[in-house]
Amino acid sequence: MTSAEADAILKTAADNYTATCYSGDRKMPVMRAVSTVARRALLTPDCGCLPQVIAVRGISFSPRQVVASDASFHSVSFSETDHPKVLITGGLGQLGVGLAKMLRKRFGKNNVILSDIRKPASHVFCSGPFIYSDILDYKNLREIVVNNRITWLVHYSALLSAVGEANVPLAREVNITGFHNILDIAVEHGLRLFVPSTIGAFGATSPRNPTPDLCVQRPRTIYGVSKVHAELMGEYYHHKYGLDFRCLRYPGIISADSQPGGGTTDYAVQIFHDAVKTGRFECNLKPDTRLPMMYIEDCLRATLEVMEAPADTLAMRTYNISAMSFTPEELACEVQKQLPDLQVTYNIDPVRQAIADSWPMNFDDSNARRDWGWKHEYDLPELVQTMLGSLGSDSRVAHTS
Ligand SMILES: NC(=O)c1ccc[n+]([C@@H]2O[C@H](COP(=O)([O-])OP(=O)(O)OC[C@H]3O[C@@H](n4cnc5c(N)ncnc54)[C@H](O)[C@@H]3O)[C@@H](O)[C@H]2O)c1
Ligand SMILES: C[C@@H](O)[C@H](N)C(=O)O
Repeated sequence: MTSAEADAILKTAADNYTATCYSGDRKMPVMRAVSTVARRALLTPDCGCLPQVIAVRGISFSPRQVVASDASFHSVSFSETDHPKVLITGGLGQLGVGLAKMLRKRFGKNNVILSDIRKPASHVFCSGPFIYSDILDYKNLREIVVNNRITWLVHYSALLSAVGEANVPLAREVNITGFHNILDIAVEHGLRLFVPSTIGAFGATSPRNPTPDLCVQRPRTIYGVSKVHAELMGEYYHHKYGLDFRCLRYPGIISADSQPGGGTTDYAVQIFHDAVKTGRFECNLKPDTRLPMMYIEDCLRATLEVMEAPADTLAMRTYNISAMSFTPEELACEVQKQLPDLQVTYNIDPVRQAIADSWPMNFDDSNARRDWGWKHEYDLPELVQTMLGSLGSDSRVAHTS
């Protein structure tokens, strides 16, 4: 039997099986499809005799093989195309637009689709493909993945730490139920899945200075709990079904042209805007609260690097990444080197302060550095110079009062 004939037989069988499984609204991700074992069996005559006839439903397979064969029926495998076809969920937040810009430079404008439930600004809408996608709508997600032949999924949708505490039911829905949809879609269609985790996945009982990759994780926010859940489910699906799950624990991310979405580390972005606009900044964390932070360019580059890393270099599937660590007081001092008139006051938000007090102070990212060559480029002085440069020295006001 030729390879094409074997594929045709298996495709028909898989289509029939898929039709049965998908007759309802809900999906049965790992039940359907034909394994590569079956394909090999059709192509390889047993003891030189006729090929075995295999009843597809009766095939015994490992879900790992299901994922591989499933991918070849439903999505573009990497051998078929030069570039991945990327979908970014929650793409209109602080990080998604910057990631899309970087990935489009590398893979081509039309190979990267931004999605969100919000309305994009016109410059974002005009800069490349944008599509509405609510991660709570499984069928909509599946349609997007199938119609656009998606091969990489970057899952950015989430409610962050502070907004999550303000609306726990919604955070649970988006961060956990929504993530389950993402997981199922990724397994069904053989996608490479990137999910960011966070310093918030650790808690007060974790070692805080430094925090290694593997240690006690008992966060006390719904955000942290949902991220530990995502780390564990992604790794479990990787080991059980062969899902190509990749996860980085980001520190607090600092960016000039996108606003943070309601986290505990937001102060470190706001200080730059207020310093430039008004020369005054009121900080909602105590002056000596030390947290790991990173400039957005390092964060997005790390994301691309881990997505492109050969699978055999990834001894783990969830890595800490780190760049710098500072307190509000240290950040203010560095900004004041450029803007000496900046006035900083403190008005502590007890919710954010309690969260920050339970998070890592320094992050140990030695595994990422060893396994796939992670290296940050921005420390505190470069961060401050770059942020103030981006926000425009011309727009700085003289602050004398
Ligand atoms: N920004 C950081 O400092 C930081 C640090 C660590 C980890 N992360 C993680 O990186 C990811 C992106 O972070 P961000 O800062 O861009 O977040 P953000 O809060 O700025 O953006 C999240 C986006 O998710 C969207 N969203 C909410 N509900 C949705 C739904 N039902 N369907 C689809 N989209 C929905 C929102 O509209 C929003 O645009 C998140 O998973 C976050 O946990 C961010
Ligand atoms: C640290 C990160 O996950 C996010 N910026 C937050 O503060 O919630």
